[in-house]
Amino acid sequence: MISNDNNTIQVSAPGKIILFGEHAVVLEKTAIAASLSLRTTVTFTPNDKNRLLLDLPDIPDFGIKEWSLDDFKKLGHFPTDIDPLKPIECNQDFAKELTNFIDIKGIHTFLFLFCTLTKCNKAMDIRFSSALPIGAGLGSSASFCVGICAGLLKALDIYACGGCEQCKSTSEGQPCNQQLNLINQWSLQGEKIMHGTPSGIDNAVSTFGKALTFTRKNGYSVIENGIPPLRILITNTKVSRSTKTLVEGVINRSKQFPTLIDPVSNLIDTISKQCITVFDQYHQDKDYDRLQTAMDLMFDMNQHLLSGCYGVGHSSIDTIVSITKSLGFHTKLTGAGGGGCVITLLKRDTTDDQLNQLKNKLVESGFESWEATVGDPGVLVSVIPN
Ligand SMILES: Nc1ncnc2c1ncn2[C@@H]1O[C@H](COP(=O)(O)OP(=O)(O)O)[C@@H](O)[C@H]1O
Ligand SMILES: C[C@@](O)(CCOP(=O)(O)O)CC(=O)O
Ligand SMILES: [Mg+2]
Repeated sequence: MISNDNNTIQVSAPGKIILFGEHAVVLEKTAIAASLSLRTTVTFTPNDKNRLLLDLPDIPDFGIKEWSLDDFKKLGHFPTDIDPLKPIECNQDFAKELTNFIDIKGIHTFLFLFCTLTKCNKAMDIRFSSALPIGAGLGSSASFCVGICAGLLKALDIYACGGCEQCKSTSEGQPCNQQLNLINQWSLQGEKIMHGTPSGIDNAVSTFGKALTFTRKNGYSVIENGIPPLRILITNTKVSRSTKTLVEGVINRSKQFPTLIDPVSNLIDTISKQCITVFDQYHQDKDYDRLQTAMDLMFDMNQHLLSGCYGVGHSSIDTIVSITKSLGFHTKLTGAGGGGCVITLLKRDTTDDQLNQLKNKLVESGFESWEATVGDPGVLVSVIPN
């Protein structure tokens, strides 16, 4: 089998929007997500210096850092006995050692995955570049984790399938389903360091792409006919926030007030399931007006439940909801909320002038927006000839 020992590997993984069910999905309910055309790209280039070079241009003040691989191997809880084909959570003692090593949350995630999958036996220059806004609800953390896992497994020729033609290909393409499942499960372990208690929807949609329904119990299910041709505008509030903190807040509220919050979560679950029904109806009758009416209502309902009941709204989100509503559009937050990004349902016949009027009103309030393309392929892997 051709080894990738001396090859440069390139990976790209998409971000996502959650149409319905964010946070509720952490509480075992149904959510619907779709991949975005905005992606994180990672290159893995072998070096002969026994060093790890990490280039993170999207993280302010990080730039490029280098370490000797021996620096990691001498950590007391360095993972030597983990089978890369059997994903497991980061050992808490190792996580603490990584925190002491460098106190940047995302770097712990990277170093956990790098040390666990490579055992620090492969010196590499690893460079990231993302088209996604970081920390804005579009799944940048998941695309970060999926990119790391897919690239390292390929660079080390670790294949859940044993190395099928599809996975050994050098041209850009998706790994086989067995390998995608391995990438997805390792990425979830990375997300656990990021978020604490991720549902797994973000890494699933970044791995498999397209559009999917998700529950923690049953995992993902690709929406076979895909999402109807909805037009979605993404607006970034540019308000930074912590997904981990927001997720913890909803979990604590649901534990403290179960009789109040459980019905809310059940209603969001109903909204997600009704969305699938509405999609199926559209694929049958192509009645776009009925689709639009139902989606507009569900957007409003989910937004108000997230903001008023889960407490993950923000004044900047309320401002965008109000601006878009004044022009006849419906908006909800996507991802963890508390700032970050929101999604607005355009009409099928929204003209360029109407769209520009909407965008200008948002710009006047300090927000940038762009029309999303959803349903992109999941993680893509290729070998760059040296
Ligand atoms: N391209 C990247 N380079 C470095 N770190 C990244 C990148 N993308 C995401 N991250 C990590 O993920 C964190 C954001 O994750 P999160 O709070 O879940 O927001 P999001 O909604 O974007 O997933 C960042 O603080 C950083 O640690
Ligand atoms: C809030 C949540 O449902 C989605 C988090 O999305 P993001 O990390 O803000 O892009 C958490 C989860 O499902 O893990
Ligand atoms: Mg995230």
